[in-house]
Amino acid sequence: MSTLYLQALEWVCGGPLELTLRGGECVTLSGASGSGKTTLLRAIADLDPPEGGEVRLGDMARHEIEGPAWRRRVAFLPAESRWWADTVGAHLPRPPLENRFDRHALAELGFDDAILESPVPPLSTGERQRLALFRVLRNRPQALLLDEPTAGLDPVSTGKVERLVREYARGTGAPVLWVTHTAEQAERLGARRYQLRAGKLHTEGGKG
Ligand SMILES: Nc1ncnc2c1ncn2[C@@H]1O[C@H](COP(=O)(O)OP(=O)(O)OP(=O)(O)O)[C@@H](O)[C@H]1O
Repeated sequence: MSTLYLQALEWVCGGPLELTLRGGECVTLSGASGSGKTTLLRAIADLDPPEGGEVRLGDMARHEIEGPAWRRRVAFLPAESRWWADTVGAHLPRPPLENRFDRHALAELGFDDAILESPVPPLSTGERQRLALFRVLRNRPQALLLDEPTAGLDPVSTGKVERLVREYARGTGAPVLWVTHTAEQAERLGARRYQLRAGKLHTEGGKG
């Protein structure tokens, strides 16, 4: 169980921000297009270094370890996933599905084992999106930064993604920062809600 701390964090779109995400909790982030949600997640993941302040995971500060090692712990799922190898399975770092959670996660996301042999190009956007989440969860990150992970998914697939992420967060104690545009989704996730406006976080209704 790890707590994620944003401390006086400044990034290209604003700040300084203070936010604490407790282990296992889900916090949603909304805001107008261009308000800085993606760039904030990228700053937390150290993909674009913050302009000031600090991010900590438990007692570890972001600057204390190399970027790739930080991102194995604090995983960023972009709105558009990247695929570079021929098949789905070729993107997975260890033998596919040796682990019970992995099998469960794949099934929860609506796939069977055969998907691992599938070439990537014919996959739909929604299939790639769900498989990108599977790839991220297989690395067992200690915190999750999800950039509109259900944008464009149908309600059934959206429900599957929400259930799996909630289960992962509760099971592992990973905090989740989830960019969404819908209050209903935040409600279903039982999340604390924030809106990003003019580079600052504003509490929204619900569990605020
Ligand atoms: N490296 C950068 N340097 C300066 N400005 C940037 C950089 N990267 C993105 N921006 C700008 O920051 C603004 C916010 O971008 P960001 O992608 O974070 O918005 P967003 O809130 O995620 O929007 P959307 O909801 O449309 O995805 C945009 O105007 C973008 O052009």
